Amino acid sequence: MSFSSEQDPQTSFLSLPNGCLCCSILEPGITAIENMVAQRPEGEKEVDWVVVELTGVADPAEIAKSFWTNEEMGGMLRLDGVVCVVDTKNIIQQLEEDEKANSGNECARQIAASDVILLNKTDLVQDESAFQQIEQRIAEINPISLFRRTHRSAVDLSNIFGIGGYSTNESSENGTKGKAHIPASIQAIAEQRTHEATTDHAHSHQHVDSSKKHLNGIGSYVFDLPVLSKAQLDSVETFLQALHWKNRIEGVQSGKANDEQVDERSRLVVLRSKGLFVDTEGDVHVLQGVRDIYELNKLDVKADDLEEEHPGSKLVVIGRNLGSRDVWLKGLRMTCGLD
Ligand SMILES: Nc1nc2c(ncn2[C@@H]2O[C@H](COP(=O)(O)OP(=O)(O)OP(=O)(O)O)[C@@H](O)[C@H]2O)c(=O)[nH]1
Repeated sequence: MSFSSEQDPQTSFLSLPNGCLCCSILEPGITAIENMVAQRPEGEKEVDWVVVELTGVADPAEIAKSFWTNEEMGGMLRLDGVVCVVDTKNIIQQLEEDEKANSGNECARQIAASDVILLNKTDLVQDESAFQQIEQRIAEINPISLFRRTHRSAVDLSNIFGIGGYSTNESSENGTKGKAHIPASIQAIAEQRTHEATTDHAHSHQHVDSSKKHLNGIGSYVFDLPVLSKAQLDSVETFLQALHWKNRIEGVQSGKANDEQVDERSRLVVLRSKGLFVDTEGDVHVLQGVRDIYELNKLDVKADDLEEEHPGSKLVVIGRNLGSRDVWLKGLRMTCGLD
């Protein structure tokens, strides 16, 4: 059944038998979406979730940022996360074509901004090794999103709702094993394997030299940091401020990222950041960042509550023109006094 909004007759709603209410809007801005919720037909129930389907060329990071900012200003909607449906069979070719065309890299940007990635059309990729190759390529762009393989996008709704992709303050909730409830998206940061450790006290890990891929395109780095003193944690915050607010790598003069002469297209851009920092008191601080905004908050849980056995600190950065990993390592070491 379809309805027109009383306030705005241009806005029409379609009520589906499964309880969903659909509405098409031209600009998926936060105000338009809040208006849409407010204008829903009389008698419609409270709204549990709003799902916004963006066009194929939209930049979800920008839109996620506007939602997140609005939430901080007391908006009525809370940003849960970004879900990306990938045509698994064609994704590698699409990424390569985008790179060759030197286009806006929409495909990579959408993967970069996602908290959950549905690898759809599994029926068209039968070979497990092909799957793994595709997953690895996607993980090079975004190592922290949760992957789900799907056929016709069928997925348990708990995998796409309540994912806490932007959560930094999940309160503890004792489960049966006495462990606190930590959203999967935060746990995923703890479980990240680095490509290379920032300290000599390293971990066994898969070494992926992705520095070449990062020179021009969109890519990511995962950094392992040790348990941090309060002073080092403050320094990490200084590093994060420079990174998000000025697109600079603190602690180093050199490197493409810090070169003011570099043209706009080649400059460092942070698309998404996540982190988990454990301090010497056993407290856990979670970082969520998108573009030029970030939030760093202490969780209500202690490091021992994380499923990972020896949780150190982790920083994950996804962006464009990240440049050399060595420059990042040097900057982090200098800023945090890790040498
Ligand atoms: N083989 C196969 N085909 C699928 C699967 N899921 C979707 N399709 C087909 O893929 C085509 C595109 O599906 P859509 O759901 O319209 O994809 P979309 O990207 O949302 O399309 P637009 O919104 O129009 O951009 C349709 O012909 C679907 O039937 C799948 O798991 N396997």
